[in-house]
Amino acid sequence: MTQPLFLVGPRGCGKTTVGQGLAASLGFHFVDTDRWLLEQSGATVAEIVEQEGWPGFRARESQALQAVTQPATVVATGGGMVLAEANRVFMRNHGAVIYLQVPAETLAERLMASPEEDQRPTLTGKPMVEEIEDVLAQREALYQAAAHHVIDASLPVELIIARILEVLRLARAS
Ligand SMILES: Nc1ncnc2c1ncn2[C@@H]1O[C@H](COP(=O)(O)OP(=O)(O)O)[C@@H](O)[C@H]1O
Ligand SMILES: O=C(O)C1=C[C@@H](OP(=O)(O)O)[C@@H](O)[C@H](O)C1
Ligand SMILES: [Mg+2]
Repeated sequence: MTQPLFLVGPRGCGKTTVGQGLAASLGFHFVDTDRWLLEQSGATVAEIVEQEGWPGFRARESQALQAVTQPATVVATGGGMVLAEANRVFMRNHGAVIYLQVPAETLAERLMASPEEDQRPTLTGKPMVEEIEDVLAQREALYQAAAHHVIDASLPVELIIARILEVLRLARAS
């Protein structure tokens, strides 16, 4: 199995962290679309949004998705990758899509501990907890629609990786 794996879910669900470990377990390449954009353009998400607005960033992340998609690659997407229907269709057609599902309270704890504001500028201008709730309300159905597999990602990282490997094995066997 060398089809690419796409990790989707909201800010703080663990796409970047789990993606690195998952890639190492599989001997796959790892790429994170936000980090790829930073390397390509030299600009953080906050800088891109300041210069081009969110529509500019969304266009760039859609291009990044297409550019980084290769066999034997784990792709950690940004939390808003699923907003564009074309991105959801592209991921579903090019590999397996895994939604890392985490309750809002856990996302808030993680993001409070590690806000990384350069890469996560405010989406709504609201306080963090309200923003997380609004974003989940807006996107939960989109994460579900994009995903082939939904994984409980409130667990420790090693268990999440083990669970992903298990669902991929089961999917292959069926
Ligand atoms: N399963 C987990 N358990 C505990 N902390 C986690 C877990 N996954 C990620 N984290 C932590 O949460 C923060 C956000 O993780 P990150 O991988 O950057 O999420 P995302 O890429 O989905 O925004 C980081 O500080 C990371 O160490
Ligand atoms: O949810 C979002 O709209 C975003 C999530 C971020 O990535 P992470 O989900 O890796 O934090 C980053 O792409 C950008 O700040 C927008
Ligand atoms: Mg990330």
